[in-house]
Amino acid sequence: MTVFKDKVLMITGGTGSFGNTVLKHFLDSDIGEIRIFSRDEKKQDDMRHDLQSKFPEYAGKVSFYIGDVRNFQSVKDAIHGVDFIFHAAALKQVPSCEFYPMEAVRTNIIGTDNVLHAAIEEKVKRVVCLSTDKAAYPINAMGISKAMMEHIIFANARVASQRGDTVICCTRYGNVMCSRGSVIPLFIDQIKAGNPITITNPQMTRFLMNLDEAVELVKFAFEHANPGDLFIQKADASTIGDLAKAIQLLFGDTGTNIIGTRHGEKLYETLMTREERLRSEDMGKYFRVAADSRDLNYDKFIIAGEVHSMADEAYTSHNTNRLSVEETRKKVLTTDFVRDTLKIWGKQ
Ligand SMILES: O=c1ccn([C@@H]2O[C@H](COP(=O)(O)OP(=O)(O)O[C@H]3O[C@H](CO)[C@H](O)[C@H](O)[C@H]3O)[C@@H](O)[C@H]2O)c(=O)[nH]1
Repeated sequence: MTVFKDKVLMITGGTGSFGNTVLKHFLDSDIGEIRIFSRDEKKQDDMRHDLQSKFPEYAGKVSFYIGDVRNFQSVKDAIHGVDFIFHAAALKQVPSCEFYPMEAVRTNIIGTDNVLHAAIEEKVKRVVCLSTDKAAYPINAMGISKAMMEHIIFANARVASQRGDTVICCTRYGNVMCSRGSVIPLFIDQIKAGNPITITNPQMTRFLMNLDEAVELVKFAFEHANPGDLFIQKADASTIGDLAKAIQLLFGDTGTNIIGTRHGEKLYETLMTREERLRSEDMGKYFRVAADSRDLNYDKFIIAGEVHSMADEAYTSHNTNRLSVEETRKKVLTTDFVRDTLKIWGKQ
C-alpha cells in the first residue's frame, strides 16, 4: 500500500512530457484517480486515445479537465475533491517569454498563485510545484517569472502551514533532455535533413536530466517536504560542444555551425545559489533548501549580531560533475526519445 492508495492526484499542465511520464509511473499503482488539467482539448483527446489503446485496463483511472491556471474558477472547480497536486503548468521557453513577458507573468506567477489559493481553500493535502534552474540568479523573463513563482510558493506555504491543511513545496531542476522544443530533437532533425548542427557556444554548460529523474525528484519532494522546502536533484552537466559530439556519434556527422549565444541565455546555469547553500541539507541524491524561517527581529541582526557563514560558491553546471563525450552519449541514451528515434533510423 502506498500513500497514494485510492487518492486523487491532479497534474496541472498534465498533457506535457512531465505529465505523460507521471502517468507511466503511477498508472499501475494503487492510486485512485489521476486528474489531467490543461488548456488544449486536442492534446487531451490524443492522450485519452493513446491511453485507451495502450493501457485499456487503466484508462478509467485518468480523468481530463479543461481549464487554465490563469482562470481561478476553472482551477478551483477542477481541484474540488483532489488530495495531491503536481503543479507543472508553465510557459517555459526562454525566447517566447522574452518577447511576451506578460504572458509569463500571467501563467507562471498569477497562475501559480491561483493554483495555491484554490488548493488551500479546497484543503488539498500536498502540492509539489515545478521550477527551473533558470530561476536562480535569473537573467531572462522566463527565469524571472519562475523566480517570482518560487517566492509565491514560499509565501503561500507559510500561510498554508499556519492553517494546517496543505503542505506546499517546490522542486527545481535543470534541462530535461528531449523535452519539447529543446536542443537534442533539434540536432537530430538537422542531421536528418543533412544540415550542419547549429551550436550556440561549445563552452556553454547545462545540467542534464531525463524525464524519469524529474518525476523521481517530484516524488522525493512529495514524500519528504516540510512546508516551503525547495528540493534540488544533484545532476551532472555537459558542455554543448560535447553534447553535439555525442549526438553526432549516435546519428551521424553532418558538420557544425557556430551561431552564437541567443537572447537571454547564460553561459552556465545555477541550481542552488550561494545564499541557498547556507540553508541546504545534503540528502544524498538531493539537496533540501529549507524555507527561510527567520523572523524580522532586527535586534538580532543589527545590535546583537549573528554569525553568518557564506558558502564559497553556488552549485552550477560549470562546477558540478562534468560528463565526457562518452558519458554524455550514455546519458542521452537513457531517454525514450533518442532510443526510439535510433530504432526508426535502423541504428539500433
Ligand atoms: O540551435 C541550438 C539551440 C540551443 N543550443 C544550446 O543548447 C543548450 C540547451 O538549449 P535548449 O533550448 O534545449 O534549452 P535551454 O537551456 O535554452 O532551456 C530551454 O529548454 C529547457 C529544456 O529542458 C527548458 O524547457 C527551459 O525552460 C527552456 O528555456 C543551450 O546551451 C543552447 O545554447 C545550441 O547549441 N544550438
